Amino acid sequence: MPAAGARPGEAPLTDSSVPATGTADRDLHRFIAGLPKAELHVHHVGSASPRIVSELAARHPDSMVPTDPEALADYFTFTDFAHFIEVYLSVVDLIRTPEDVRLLTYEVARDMARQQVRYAELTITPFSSTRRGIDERAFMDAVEDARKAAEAEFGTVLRWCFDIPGEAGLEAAEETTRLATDDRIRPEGLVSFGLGGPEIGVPRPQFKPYFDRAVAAGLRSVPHAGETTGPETVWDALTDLRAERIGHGTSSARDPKLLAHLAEHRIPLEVCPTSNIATRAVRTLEEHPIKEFVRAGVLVTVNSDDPPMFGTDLNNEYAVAARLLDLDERGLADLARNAVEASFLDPAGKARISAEIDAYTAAWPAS
Ligand SMILES: Nc1ncnc2c1ncn2[C@@H]1O[C@H](CCC(=O)c2cccc(C(=O)O)c2)[C@@H](O)[C@H]1O
Ligand SMILES: [Zn+2]
Repeated sequence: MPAAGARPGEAPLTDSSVPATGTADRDLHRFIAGLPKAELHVHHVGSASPRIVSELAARHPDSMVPTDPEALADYFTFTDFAHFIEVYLSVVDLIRTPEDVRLLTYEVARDMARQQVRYAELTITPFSSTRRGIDERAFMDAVEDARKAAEAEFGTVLRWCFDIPGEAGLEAAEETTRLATDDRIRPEGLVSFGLGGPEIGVPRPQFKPYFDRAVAAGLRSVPHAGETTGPETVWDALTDLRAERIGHGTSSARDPKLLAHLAEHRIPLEVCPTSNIATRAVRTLEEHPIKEFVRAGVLVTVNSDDPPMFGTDLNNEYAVAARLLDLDERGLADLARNAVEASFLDPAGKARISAEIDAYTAAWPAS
């Protein structure tokens, strides 16, 4: 039976690998569901729920994406990372008009608000839309319009990370950098600059000039690194791309010097446990290195990446982290505070969400 809050065809809101039968488990899940949270690593298109995907697929019937939410579960089962990107791009192909962009963004915010996500840095790949013919100004207006509506109506504050789809090459890097740094085009909500897609065969150092320009324009650097390649990619992200946080960073666990560096310089990792299993970057949750990161003193944040594609959501990722790190309510509240600390919110915004977390935790168990 779907957990409370899940709609037909949508991912359950509980960690299906943990039998939530005991009172303690149920209480922990209830605590997570109400905990005010921030999310730092979640993709725009990758957040399209089955309901949104089927609505878009019905609008564009020539697409190969199933319209039936039930069939999507099979469609979203991946053999490896390359297969994941292939399926991801078929969903990207459904976003064809500014109205599609606005619908997606607004509905993603609604799903976040349901999980008590107060703040999210959403990774958007504008190149994918502009190269498909969506007018760049209409694209920016659509995301900004959705951002303002989401804040006013749901109370969820959204900020953007524009990422380069690495596999699409330097043309994509140039276009993404232009859109992110041109004052006449860049949207008000933009705070950071990223790099996604496959890492194998896509060396990070080639993107240095683009990250230099983005940083010079005041954007924060948050590339994916060490998701599907070794710790040397994380070092490249730190030295060449001036990374202030690392997307995934999973393979950092293989390099004790790197772990010590991340801990000493307070460079947070955006850990996405279920994603790593779904893309086969890590074999099993039990083998996930999140515990080693914490043991090494690294600032760990927990995130959902592409939640409906991976049959998860942020609440579920907190439940997974609670199991892997043996966390109680206090530990989970600390995890939520980590995300606030590692975010690019201003000090007042950080203080506001931290105070909410404190108040919620102090009042627990709610009557
Ligand atoms: N776990 C992940 N790890 C890494 N990235 C992830 C993850 N999840 C989602 N992404 C997204 O996938 C995009 C990749 C898209 C891409 O490579 C591409 C290549 C060629 C053409 C086009 C196009 O649009 O025409 C796009 C990335 O930019 C990133 O935002
Ligand atoms: Zn990602």
